[in-house]
Amino acid sequence: MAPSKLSSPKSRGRHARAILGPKLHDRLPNMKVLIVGAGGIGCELLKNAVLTGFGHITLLDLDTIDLSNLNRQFLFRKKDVKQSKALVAARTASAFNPNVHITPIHGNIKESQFDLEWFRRFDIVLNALDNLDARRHVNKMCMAGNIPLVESGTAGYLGQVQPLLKDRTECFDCVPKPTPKTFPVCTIRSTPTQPIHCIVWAKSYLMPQLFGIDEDSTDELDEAETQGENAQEIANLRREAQAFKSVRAALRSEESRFSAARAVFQKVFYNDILNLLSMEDMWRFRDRPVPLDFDLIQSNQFVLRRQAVSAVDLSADVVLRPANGDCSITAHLNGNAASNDGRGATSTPKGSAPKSGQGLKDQRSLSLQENLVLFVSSSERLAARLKSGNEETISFDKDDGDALDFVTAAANLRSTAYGIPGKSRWEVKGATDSVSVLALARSWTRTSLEMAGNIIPAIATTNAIISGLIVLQALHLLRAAFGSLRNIHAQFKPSAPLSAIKLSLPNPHCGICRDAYAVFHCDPSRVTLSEVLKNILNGSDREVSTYEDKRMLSDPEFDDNLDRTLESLDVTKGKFLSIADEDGELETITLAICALPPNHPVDGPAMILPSPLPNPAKRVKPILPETSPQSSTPQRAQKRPVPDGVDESQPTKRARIATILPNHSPSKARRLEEDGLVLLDQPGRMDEDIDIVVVD
Ligand SMILES: Nc1ncnc2c1ncn2[C@@H]1O[C@H](COP(=O)(O)OP(=O)(O)OP(=O)(O)O)[C@@H](O)[C@H]1O
Ligand SMILES: [Zn+2]
Repeated sequence: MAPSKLSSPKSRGRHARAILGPKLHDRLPNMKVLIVGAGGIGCELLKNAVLTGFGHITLLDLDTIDLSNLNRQFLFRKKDVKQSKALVAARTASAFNPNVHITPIHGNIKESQFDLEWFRRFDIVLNALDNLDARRHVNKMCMAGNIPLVESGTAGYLGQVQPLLKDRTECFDCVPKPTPKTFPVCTIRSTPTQPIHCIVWAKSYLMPQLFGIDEDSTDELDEAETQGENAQEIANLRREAQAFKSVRAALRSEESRFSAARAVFQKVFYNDILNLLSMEDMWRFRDRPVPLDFDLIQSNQFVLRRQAVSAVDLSADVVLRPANGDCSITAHLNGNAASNDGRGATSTPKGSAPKSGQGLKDQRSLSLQENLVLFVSSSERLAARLKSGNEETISFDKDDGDALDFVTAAANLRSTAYGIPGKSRWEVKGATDSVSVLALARSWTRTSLEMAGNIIPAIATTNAIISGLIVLQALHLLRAAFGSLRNIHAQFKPSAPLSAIKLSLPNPHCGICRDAYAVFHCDPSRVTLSEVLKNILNGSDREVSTYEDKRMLSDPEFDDNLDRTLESLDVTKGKFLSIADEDGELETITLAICALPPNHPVDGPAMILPSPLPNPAKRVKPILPETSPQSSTPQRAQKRPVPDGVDESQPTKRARIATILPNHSPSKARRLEEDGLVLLDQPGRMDEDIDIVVVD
């Protein structure tokens, strides 16, 4: 075909028109599509959506372009690094089709401005995200607003596309997702045994303590003291808080940042470990950690002995001081880190990465001395950024080289102290990312990822295949061809690279898509929780409990918050207020909080009730465990009409654990379950390790 014909507006859409049919094709210019995420999948997807001819595309991403994105996020060039992904992607893709209008937004989809009313402007939402939290949020918005959603994810050669539509298909939360990796707090804080424990410590504990928001715990500790909590423990916590305060201050002071880095080192790798060693009981059945000596490591003369020692004789027995410690770190800071000459301990007793000095820069394991150098230099770089005034706080971002260096070095130094193998910068980056990779993948992907224990590289071809399939499923949804909808898996199986599965019905016990949603326009600063309840329940006196996300605000025995305004309870625009039936007879009512309309009179009512009022359905009775030995087929919850394209033979399965246990009220069950706690059949002893750190 001659190029002139191709470029004419008519011929541009000719193929699409032939494939989609004139009816659907004519609707495309008016379609409003939201694409969330402009990363690996998002770039491919935007290109497809533009070429398909969706008339109005809003592209939203919170991130800026990183150098490491360029190998697959083809809408970006080197000159675009550090610029908004959404803006650059929109600019590049606009040139592909002049008939399409793209609105880029550089923001987080969870921001309050993107409330349910905002979502409702779109005919369809396409997710191209990389984390569970944002996926869940978009899913909830789409279920609340009855907006078709196509969910997607890739991990290496594996990928998945899942169309979701309220009441017709499962929602993203109908199937419980693998719980994020969690670790007992005390493992992270005091008794790590694996490299990941040290990485989590560096990323989720040390980095926020030093470079994050200064959380003043004085009031909390005062309060605990007046309530008679263990005085010794409180004194320790005060000392700990004070010690962090002074190293934070040192990092931000005019003094040499080198001495600040050294002070941090001294605190976390020496004093804190000495303190821990003084708790004899802790080490009865565990290997003791060894305090690290800055000067000896710096001069490459640190010797690590892991035999039992007491805190008192540590310096003599474990750490051998050189007679004459002539040591200068300047050379290392200039990038000339001395290679380990065999005298000093390396941080990687059995590390899987190539030995120090070998392999690609990011992939080789660092010697103990190199880790110290990296720790000092990355602390200095981060401190300099704070001091420059451009950033008030710095949180971990795997694409932030300074932060990744800091976490790598701090994790490896800690690993050394605990006799744990160290990890390369590359492995640390993968470990900090792995949870979101795991979270995006469904169970089949997850198992293989976990077994391999590897970093999964993003593969551009998988993203391209998945993005094409997203558009196909989106078109099925838009023309209401529900019978054609499929849940599609891309897999590394040359004989069957794609598998298409009919969709499942919504899980009758889903805590998200079974709720009765309504938009609730109000002024949160003028409406109290009890007023909301009275009006929404229309005077009914049924017992309810209320929540914002996982936070319980009230229940029949806890009414302290009822007279507080929604604003004071932080239930504001963009958030959801859930009203759960305490008897478990009715589904939960969930109100999407939206602002009053702009033309609402200033002295007008503080809320506009949804009309009609939300009318929650009766709850489907939970499936009780099989009792009759004769019956081998699982009991079905309830016969429901089967929409087109939905495979009823799929097991109705996955009743949420909490809801099938008889001894807990629904609110309690839901509360605990949503907190990630599984209810026990028998009251069991709560372990001291019940607190968890969630890696996100
Ligand atoms: N809450 C959110 N709001 C808006 N965009 C988000 C949100 N969470 C994640 N994203 C975006 O989703 C995109 C996911 O893309 P992708 O998985 O390719 O990640 P990436 O950071 O570009 O690449 P990689 O993680 O492989 O280095 C990212 O651009 C990320 O910024
Ligand atoms: Zn659901």
